[in-house]
Amino acid sequence: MEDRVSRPGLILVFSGKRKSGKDYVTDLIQTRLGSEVCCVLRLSGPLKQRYAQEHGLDLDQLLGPGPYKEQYRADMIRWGETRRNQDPGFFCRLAVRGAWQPVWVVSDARRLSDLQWFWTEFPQQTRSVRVQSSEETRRGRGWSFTAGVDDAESECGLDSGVEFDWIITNDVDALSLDEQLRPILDLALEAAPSSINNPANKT
Ligand SMILES: Nc1ncnc2c1ncn2[C@@H]1O[C@H](COP(=O)(O)OP(=O)(O)O)[C@@H](O)[C@H]1O
Ligand SMILES: C[C@@](O)(CCOP(=O)(O)OP(=O)(O)O)CC(=O)O
Repeated sequence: MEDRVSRPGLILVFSGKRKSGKDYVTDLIQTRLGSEVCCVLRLSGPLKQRYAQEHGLDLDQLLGPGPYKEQYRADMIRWGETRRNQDPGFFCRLAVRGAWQPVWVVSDARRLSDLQWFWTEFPQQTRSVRVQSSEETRRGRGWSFTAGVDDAESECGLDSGVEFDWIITNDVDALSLDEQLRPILDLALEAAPSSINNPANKT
């Protein structure tokens, strides 16, 4: 991936608890917009890459949804926090490196410092989105409360103090995701140059 950082037209910074559906919702946005218009950036990507390198771990498994990453989650959180305390933008800068699409979707902001980095670097373009699901729904997706993880800043850092631009409710009985995402998708299409946001150009 090249190092060039382009200026996107819109950055959607997502946050939400474990198993609220951040990956599901952000993948859906990318499917709707197409990969020419939209990329999904994960702050945890470069974090896991560095952590795996330093600890001799299997990166693919750390990136996957299985139990492997859960074994290391609490230690990765502590390790990442040390890095962020030295340099709050460390993982944000790495995550956006090489992104060239007009719409960036950041799937996993966890702390105010993550959001603040985007607000400072891209004040015009940044919007915040919260994905929320009930504990019952999250349990159905495999979540169970883990001390040291679910009560740490990694999960709770954005629970209060932020007025999100949008809140998406991702429960079975909620309004359909497509309906909830409509204003976000409309804004994203406005931010993309018309040559690539014409649905006729998409396969
Ligand atoms: N609206 C939905 N419909 C069906 N499955 C969903 C929905 N939202 C999330 N899931 C599933 O729940 C699990 C957890 O979602 P995920 O997006 O990985 O959560 P997070 O990234 O917030 O931890 C995944 O298996 C995902 O496919
Ligand atoms: C150390 C972490 O980056 C691990 C994040 O891993 P994922 O982003 O895979 O987590 P979920 O989608 O919530 O299951 C958390 C952090 O504090 O940065």
